[in-house]
Amino acid sequence: MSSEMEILGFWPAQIPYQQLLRWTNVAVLVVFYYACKVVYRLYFSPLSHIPGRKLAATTSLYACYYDLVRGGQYIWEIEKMHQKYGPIVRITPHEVHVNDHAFIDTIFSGPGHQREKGQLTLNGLGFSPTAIATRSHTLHKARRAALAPFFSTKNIRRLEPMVHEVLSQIYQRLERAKKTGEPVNMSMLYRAATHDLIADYAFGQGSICFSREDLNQPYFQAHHEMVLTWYVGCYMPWFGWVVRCLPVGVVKVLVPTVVQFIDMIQAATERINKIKQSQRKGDYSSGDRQTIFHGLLSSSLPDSEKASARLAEEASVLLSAGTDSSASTLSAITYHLLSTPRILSTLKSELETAIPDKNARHFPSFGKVEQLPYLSAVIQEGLRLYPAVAGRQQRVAPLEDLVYTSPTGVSYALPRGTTMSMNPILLSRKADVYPDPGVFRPERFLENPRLRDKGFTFSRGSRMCLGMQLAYQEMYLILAGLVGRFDGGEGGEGEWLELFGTDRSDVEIVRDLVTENIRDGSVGVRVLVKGD
Ligand code: HEM
Repeated sequence: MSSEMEILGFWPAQIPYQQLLRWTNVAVLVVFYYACKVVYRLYFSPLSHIPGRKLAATTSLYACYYDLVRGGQYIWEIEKMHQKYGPIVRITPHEVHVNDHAFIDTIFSGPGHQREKGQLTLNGLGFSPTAIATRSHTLHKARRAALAPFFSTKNIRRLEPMVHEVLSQIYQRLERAKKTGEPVNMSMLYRAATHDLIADYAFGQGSICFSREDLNQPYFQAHHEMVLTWYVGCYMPWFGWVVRCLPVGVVKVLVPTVVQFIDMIQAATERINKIKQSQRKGDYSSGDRQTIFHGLLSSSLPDSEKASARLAEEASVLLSAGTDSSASTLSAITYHLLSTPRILSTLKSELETAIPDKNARHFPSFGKVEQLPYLSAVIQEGLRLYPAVAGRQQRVAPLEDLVYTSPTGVSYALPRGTTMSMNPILLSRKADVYPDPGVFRPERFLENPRLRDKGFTFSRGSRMCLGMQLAYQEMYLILAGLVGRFDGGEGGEGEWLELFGTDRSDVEIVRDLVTENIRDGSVGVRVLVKGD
């Protein structure tokens, strides 16, 4: 072999090839390669001037340990780094984390600035052909533009009767529970309500969860278990790719929790194919209500973007993004209302003054309740302390070199291509912006109305939450309805809700795992319905 190599001129004759291939030599080469990498990352990388822990700057395994092995704990390590090193820290060899409200709009900027998502997030989203998982700025813009009209303020306002419908379903479940004296899981009710709303809006499917006795609990359980594997996809992107390549039958056996999603994607594909068929026949009034997918199919998107498989994945994003998000913030706010009589009674008085007719308070109008200052402050405080999407949000500016200047006047260059991130939880805990940050105190938004502009819960810029208006409408109407409907109290008239087996640990964010951020083992916020 070596002589052949020599003849071919691949290898100098004086070094025996077999000797070089000895494992010790290979090991030395590997160690040398990694040593060079470490030296480069620490001293020569364009990010070497950013403060932070040396180990985090040396290897992504540091982040992986906290994220994957310790289950979404890197957020607290990042918090410690900020306490030690200041508002900008290097958290992996390629990623810089900034904890400063003043820099939000530079990283998460809008029109005129190209912004892509970071690799870790794209890995976690499994490279699906959906707007949320699109790296390219231009393709994301086209995909988002096709969805955006359905989430405009004007179109979301039209959904008010649908929100009232789910509200009446919530009342029915609560009334039934009152008769039996059983506790009600409000977190489940909120999930069912938000899921039915977005599923009906997207597909015209009516009530999926409320029509079932178990409120579709197995689907939510499967969703919960899927989200728990988020960091597996982030740090081992090949895993998702392998799963995608396997036949559906095999996946169902290997990963049983995925069955619910495969079935959901298949049902969505069938539904989209049906809409396509009726549109091909020129039947635009087949009795079906016009839904998001009717609109997408008759939009100006190219045909490749209208493939049923792609649209079915877009549907699954809408269903996931539109369900656990608003539902978890609603649960947390419900806990604080029921555990803090002062806040609940202030809200009740505000509602009674604004809507004197008791029956009208059961199904309030959005136009009326969105104007209420105290209700708005309660919702803002809920969004601040319990940002439903708790993951650190990453952006890359592919064409712009940015500069971050700290409050003490030190400037840090962030060359194009750097992954930059911020986390809504860490921003919302900054005591200089929100004194006593851990306390649920809606009044802070009344004392300082400009505080609302600091919010980062829905992200910002060209990739911010598309469903924000829908989320607000759900939260305003459901909270106002419940407080208006269950307005009684001990020693008085009417009915009221009382916490059952629930404490703050059932709403507290203890990890950064996208939407699954509450302690393991919590079943959510439960209540008893009391009164005459
Ligand atoms: C309290 C409720 C909600 C919160 C806190 C929230 C938060 C967020 C955040 C932070 C993002 C950006 C993610 C990123 O940059 O990686 C996002 C994106 C998104 N959200 Fe929401 N969301 C909420 C409710 C909803 C609802 C009700 C919908 C309705 C379907 C929705 C649909 C979406 C979509 C489609 C995107 C992707 C936008 C894009 O990539 O252009 N969200 N959301």
